[in-house]
Amino acid sequence: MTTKSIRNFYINEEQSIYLLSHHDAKKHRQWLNICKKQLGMLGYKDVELVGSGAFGFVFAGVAADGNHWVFKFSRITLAQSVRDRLEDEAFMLSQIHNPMVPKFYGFERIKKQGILMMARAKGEDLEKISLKRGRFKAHEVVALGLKLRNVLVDLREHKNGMSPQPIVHGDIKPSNIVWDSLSESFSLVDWGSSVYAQQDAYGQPVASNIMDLMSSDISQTNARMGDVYFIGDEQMSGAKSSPRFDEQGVASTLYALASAQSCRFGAQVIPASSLGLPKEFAAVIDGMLSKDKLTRDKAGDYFIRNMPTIAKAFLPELPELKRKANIPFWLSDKNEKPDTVVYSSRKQFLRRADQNQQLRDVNDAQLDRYYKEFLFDTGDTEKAFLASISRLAKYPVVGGLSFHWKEEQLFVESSLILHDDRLSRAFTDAVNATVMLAQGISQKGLFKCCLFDARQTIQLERDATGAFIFDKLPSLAFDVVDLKASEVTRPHSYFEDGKDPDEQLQLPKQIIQCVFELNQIHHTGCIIFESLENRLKIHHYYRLLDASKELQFKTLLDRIMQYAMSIEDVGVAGFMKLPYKNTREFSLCEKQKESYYPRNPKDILNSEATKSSV
Ligand SMILES: Nc1ncnc2c1ncn2[C@@H]1O[C@H](COP(=O)(O)OP(=O)(O)OP(=O)(O)O)[C@@H](O)[C@H]1O
Repeated sequence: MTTKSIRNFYINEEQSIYLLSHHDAKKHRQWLNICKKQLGMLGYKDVELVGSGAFGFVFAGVAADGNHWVFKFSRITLAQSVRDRLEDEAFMLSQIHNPMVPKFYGFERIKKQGILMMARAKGEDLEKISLKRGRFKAHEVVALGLKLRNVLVDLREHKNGMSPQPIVHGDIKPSNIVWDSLSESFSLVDWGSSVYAQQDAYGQPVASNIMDLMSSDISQTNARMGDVYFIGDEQMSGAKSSPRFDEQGVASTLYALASAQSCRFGAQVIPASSLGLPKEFAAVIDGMLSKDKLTRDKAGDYFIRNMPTIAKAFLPELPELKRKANIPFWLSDKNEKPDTVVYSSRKQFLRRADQNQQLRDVNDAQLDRYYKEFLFDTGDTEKAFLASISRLAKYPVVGGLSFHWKEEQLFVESSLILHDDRLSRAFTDAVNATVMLAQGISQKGLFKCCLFDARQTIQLERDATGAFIFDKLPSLAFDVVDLKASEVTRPHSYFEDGKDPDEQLQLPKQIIQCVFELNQIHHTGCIIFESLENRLKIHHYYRLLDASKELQFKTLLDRIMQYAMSIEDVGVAGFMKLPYKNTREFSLCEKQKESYYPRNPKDILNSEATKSSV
């Protein structure tokens, strides 16, 4: 590779591309195309973007000899010290020779841009698979448990010559495991948090040679932060690196896949013992996710020692009970899938859940910036609940949700439209996990979120005087579904919830008046005005439920757009309308009840066979 040929490999911060300004979106697309083109010019065929994470973008291509390569680029927007980690990642990857780890091919640094080259792991990562399939079945989780246990053993037994030199991956989670369903094998990718362990599993120092002991400051941790949604308490609190870190990543991964969540934090409310897993296996996972270190370590030892036996159990696939979503959702047959983004009242929610009162004196701008850090101080169940809302937004879905915790009850109002019926089962699991987690929150309060299609977001730039630039005023789109009058019950009002303290934007009075008039027409939807110094974004989705009012509805939406042109203030304001008839009531539930894989699966299979032969 020559310096010149890959000079332009610069990729900016990720968001939904549809929410970037026109200029930034264009630049982002250009960069992606340049990357693809340059890799093409270097002789790689079928170049495609295969993944992106917090630290980089990952492309794949086929070399002239037919081998599949992967190119990982660090994000240029990150601090240099963070970007330098790609070189450390390259070093660690080059040290590992294991069939379950992609082969290292090389590292290049072109100006500030590092590029790590390695073999492409076959298949798809387990987070993507989990989003498509929903809860993994008992035999799948157990089989994966054994494979991951074997990787942990390999990493612990790594040697430098004759000396033990255990390796910590440091970021084991579903999206870092690429699974090939044909060969039922996987690869562990993303070695960016990997280090040589300083301690063994029992806290004894590891020093592969005397030089290590002399050169490194052994009182300091060399550990790296992994994904805060999956790492265990020791790694989070900056303890010395140990193989225990990866035990925690494995337990979190198995738990997340079994429960259709994207983090480990739900385990108090939805324990592994409630997920239909074999009893012994569930107890090990719950033990490994315990808050008590001794219990965790004991369960970890048990996992390493007994997983080969546990995995020998006969776990045939059982006939599935038809899953029902705890809150309803509708399927849309529209071809175009939304690029879903969620907007929620999470700041206020976090403030309430802030048990240590550390957020009290923090203003909103800081809260945004340090959002991740603040999450550390929030209760586990609240974290899991927020993560489950983000998981919903990974589906092509639009709609809104409102959770209201009252004395002994949880009330959920919803309007959700899923745009891909193949994802119904998985989405049902995700929705049910969200409801169960909400049932586990005892604090009184309200949480609202809207899920909208970023593709429909209207963006208008301001000129130097602050006036909006456009040739023709864009209009707010809406769907029309005619519901029978008998199905229309008391409409939910936009204003019932009062003013949201996180929404600072003062809207022109006329907009409020239009929204008030809209409220008289039967519909669901949301509209969020996000006013920045140089542009205005209007996120929205609307579903008119009374076709006879189409003209009136459209006129009101057009008027909203006209009045929006007089917005001068900066901030966010929004309204959401949900159909009142869908309010569901749930009792609070601290911990879901036990449910295990049956001891005698054959009995169930036989009784099913008898039923079907009758
Ligand atoms: N060698 C590989 N073969 C196939 N796919 C890969 C490979 N490396 C990475 N990927 C894909 O790219 C995605 C992002 O890669 P990676 O996790 O290394 O990036 P990252 O920026 O460090 O992510 P994170 O934010 O999760 O730490 C992975 O989830 C996986 O889907």
